[in-house]
Amino acid sequence: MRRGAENQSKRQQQQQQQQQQQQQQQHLKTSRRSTTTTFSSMGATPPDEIAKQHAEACALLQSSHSMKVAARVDRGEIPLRWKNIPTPKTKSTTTSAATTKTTTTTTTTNANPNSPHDAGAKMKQDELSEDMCNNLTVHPDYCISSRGQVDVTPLVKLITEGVHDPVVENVNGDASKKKNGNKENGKSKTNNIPSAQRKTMIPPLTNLWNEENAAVNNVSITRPSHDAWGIKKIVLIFCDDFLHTIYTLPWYQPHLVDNNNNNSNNENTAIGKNMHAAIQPILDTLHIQQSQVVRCILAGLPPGTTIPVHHDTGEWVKHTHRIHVPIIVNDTNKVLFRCGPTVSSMERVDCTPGHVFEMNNRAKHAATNACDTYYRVHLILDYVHPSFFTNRQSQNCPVQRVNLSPGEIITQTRRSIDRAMNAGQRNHPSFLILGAQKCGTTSLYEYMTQHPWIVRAKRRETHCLDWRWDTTLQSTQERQHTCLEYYHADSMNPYPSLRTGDSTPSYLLDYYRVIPRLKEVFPHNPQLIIMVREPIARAVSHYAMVTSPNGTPAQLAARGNEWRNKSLEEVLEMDIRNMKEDGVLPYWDMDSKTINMEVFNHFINTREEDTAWERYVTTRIPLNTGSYSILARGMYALQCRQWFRSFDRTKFLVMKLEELESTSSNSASSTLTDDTGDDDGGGNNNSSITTGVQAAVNKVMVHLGLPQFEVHDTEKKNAREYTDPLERNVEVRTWLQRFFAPHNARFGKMMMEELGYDEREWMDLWSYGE
Ligand SMILES: Nc1ncnc2c1ncn2[C@@H]1O[C@H](COP(=O)(O)OS(=O)(=O)O)[C@@H](OP(=O)(O)O)[C@H]1O
Repeated sequence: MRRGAENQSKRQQQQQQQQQQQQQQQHLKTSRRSTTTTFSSMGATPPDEIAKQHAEACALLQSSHSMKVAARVDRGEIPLRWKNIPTPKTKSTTTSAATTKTTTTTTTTNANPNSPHDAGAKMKQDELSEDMCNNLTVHPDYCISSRGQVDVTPLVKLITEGVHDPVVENVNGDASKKKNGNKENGKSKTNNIPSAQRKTMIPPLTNLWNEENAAVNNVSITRPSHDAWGIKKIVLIFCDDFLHTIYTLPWYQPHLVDNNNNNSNNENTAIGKNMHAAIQPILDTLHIQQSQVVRCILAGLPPGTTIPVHHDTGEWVKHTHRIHVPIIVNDTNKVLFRCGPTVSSMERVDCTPGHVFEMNNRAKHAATNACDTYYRVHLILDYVHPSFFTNRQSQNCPVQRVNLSPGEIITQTRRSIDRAMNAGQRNHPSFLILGAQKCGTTSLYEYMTQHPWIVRAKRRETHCLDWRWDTTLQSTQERQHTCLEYYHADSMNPYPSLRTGDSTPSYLLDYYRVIPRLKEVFPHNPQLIIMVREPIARAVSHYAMVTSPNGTPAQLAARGNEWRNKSLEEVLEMDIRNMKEDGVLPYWDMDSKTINMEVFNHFINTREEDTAWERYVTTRIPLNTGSYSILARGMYALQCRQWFRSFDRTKFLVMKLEELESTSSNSASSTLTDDTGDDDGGGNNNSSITTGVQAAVNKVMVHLGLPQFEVHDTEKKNAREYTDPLERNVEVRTWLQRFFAPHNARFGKMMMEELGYDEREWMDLWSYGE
C-alpha cells in the first residue's frame, strides 16, 4: 500500500513537472526563428499516408509474390562515411511504398553486393554519377549488414511480462480489435481486463513495458515520433542528439545507485544485472565494448502498425552504428522490415529472433507489424568508435556519462536532454559577439544559431549594455532582470544544455560603457567573440551602409544623417582629425599623410596613448547614430587591449571575416572532425589550417564547449551591393594603407603574443605590400 501511495504522489509530481516543461518548450519553440530543424522527417508523415503504406505493406506480405527476405550478407561494419553524405534537398520522405516489388536494388553500380572488398563498394561520393546523387543518400551496398546470430532467450524471459498488453491504442486505427485483449494466444490473463481498469492497477515491477512502472522505477524518456506511433519501449541507455551526455537508466545499471533514496529494491537492482548479462552476448558478437554503446532500447511495434518510410536525422546519426536484433517476433511472415538507398530499392531484412544486423539509418527504412495481436520487439542499439570520445575531448567537449536514479525527472527538447536537478545551473547569456561592426557579425550569429542548442536572444543586437541600458533602474538586481529578459533566461532554465547570446557589434569600441555594465549584470563572464576584417574594406562597407537610402525607417534612423551628404574622403578626414585632436595619432602627419614609425613605436602601448584613446572614445561615441569612427573601428589592437585588460584571455575568440570566405571547404563533410574509424576516412589534421564557414563555426563551438554541428545555410548575411568609392581613388587608398599597415601588424602581433594564435594566420596580417 505504502509503495502505491508513494508511486501515486510521485506520478502527480512528475505530471506537474511535465506540464511545466511542455509550456516552457512551447515558448522556446516560438522564440526560435526556425522551428523546422527541431522536427524529424518521420514525424511529418501524415496519418493517411501512414495508413496507405500500412495497407500496401500488408498487401505485399499477403500476395502470392510476397516480398522475399534478402539473404544475410555479412559486410562487416558499415563505414560511417556513408552516413555523412548530405541529403538531397528535393527528396520526399513520404513517397508511397507501392513501387516496392523486388528484392534487388536498381542502382547502376557494378559493385558486388556480396563483397565488401569490391572496389565498387569503396566508391566515394564524388564518384557517384549525378543521377545517383539525386537519388541516393547512402551507398547501395552499405544499407544492411548481418553481423551475427545470438541466443536471445535470456532477454525474452526478462521482457515477456506485459509485452502484449494493449496499453497503447493502435495509431493506425482499428483500436477496437485490441480492446478485447489478446485473441491470438489467449494466454495472458491481464489481457482480459479492460484497459481503463488495468491502467489504474499498480504494475508489477517486472513488467518493464508499463509506462507508470518505468516512470517510477526506471526513468521516463520521450521519443516524440515513436510515442506518437504507439511504440512501446524499455529504455536502457539514451543520449541527446549530439552524444554530449550518455545516460544509463536504472534498468541497465548492474549496481544500481539510488541518489533519490526512492523505493528501489533488490528486485529493481536485479533487473539491471540481468539486463546486462542478457545483452552482453550481442556486444560480444559485435566485438564492441559496453562503453561504446550510446543508445540501447527495446522497442515494441504494436500489432497492426506501420512505421512509415523515413530516414533518421540529427548529428548522432553520423557518428553511430545502428544495430537491430529481433527479440520477439511471433510470426516472421507477418513482419516486414525494409531498408535501402531509395524507397523503391528497399530490401526486406531477415527478422528471425537473434539475427544481429546493422542498418544504415540514413537510408530509407520502414517497418510493418501485420500481426493482429502480438507486438514485435526489437533491441535497438547505437554505438560509436572509441575515437569518437578522444575527438570530443580534443574539441573541448568531452562526452559525459551519467547514471540516472529511479524515477528521476529529465527535461527534453527535440535535440537535448537534461536532468531536472540541474535546472537553472547555466548562467545566461553564454556568449556575446562584441563586433567589430561590418566584420561578418550578422552572418556568424546566423550560422551559430543554426545549432539546435543555441537559442536566439529576443533580438540579434540587444544593445542592452549600451543605448538600451535603463539608467532609471535603481538596483543591480533590477538591471540584471531587465537585461536577462532579452535572453529568455527564465524559459531556458530547465534546459542547461541550451545556450543563448547576442551580437551587438558596437560593444567592441564602446568598451568604457559596456565593460562595467557587463561585469555588473553578467558576473559569470560570458564567452566573448570578436570578428575583424581588413580595415579599409570594413570602412568602405561602413560608409556604404550608413549612406544607403535603403532600409526600414528604424534602420535609417539608427544609422544617422551625419554622413549623408559627405564623400567617403570627407568622412575619413573627419575621423582622423578627431583622433589627431584627441592625441591618438601623434605619429600621423596630416599634410603628407604619412606615419613616423619612430614616433609610432615609442607611443604605442604607453600611458599617453591610453589617455588619448580614452579621450577619443568617451567624447566621440554618440548613442543615437552609427555615423562615427570610420577609422577608429578598424584599429583593432586599441579596442581589444581594453577588453583584454578586463577579462581573462581564455574568454576571447578572435576571428577574421576572411576566414569565412573560403569557397573550398564550406561543406560540412570536409571540415567536420572524422571519427568514422574508416581506414580512408581522412582524419583531422591539426597542423593544417582550414577556412570557410564550417571551419569558422567549428572554432566557435570549441570556444563555447558545444558539440560541433553541420551548418546548413552558409549564405552571407547582411551583404550589400555597392560601388567601392576607392576603386578609382588610388590616392586615398594608398594613404589609408599607410595608415593601417602598422596598426594591422600591431594587432597581428598582439593576437600571437596574447592569445597564442598561429603565426601562419596572424603574421603579416592584411599587409599591403610596398
Ligand atoms: N560569409 C561571408 N563571407 C564574406 N563576407 C561576409 C560573409 N558574411 C558576411 N559578410 C560581409 O560582412 C559584412 C556585414 O557585416 P556585419 O553583419 O557585421 O555588419 S553589421 O555591423 O551588423 O551591420 C557585409 O559586408 P559588405 O557586403 O561589404 O557590406 C557582408 O557582405
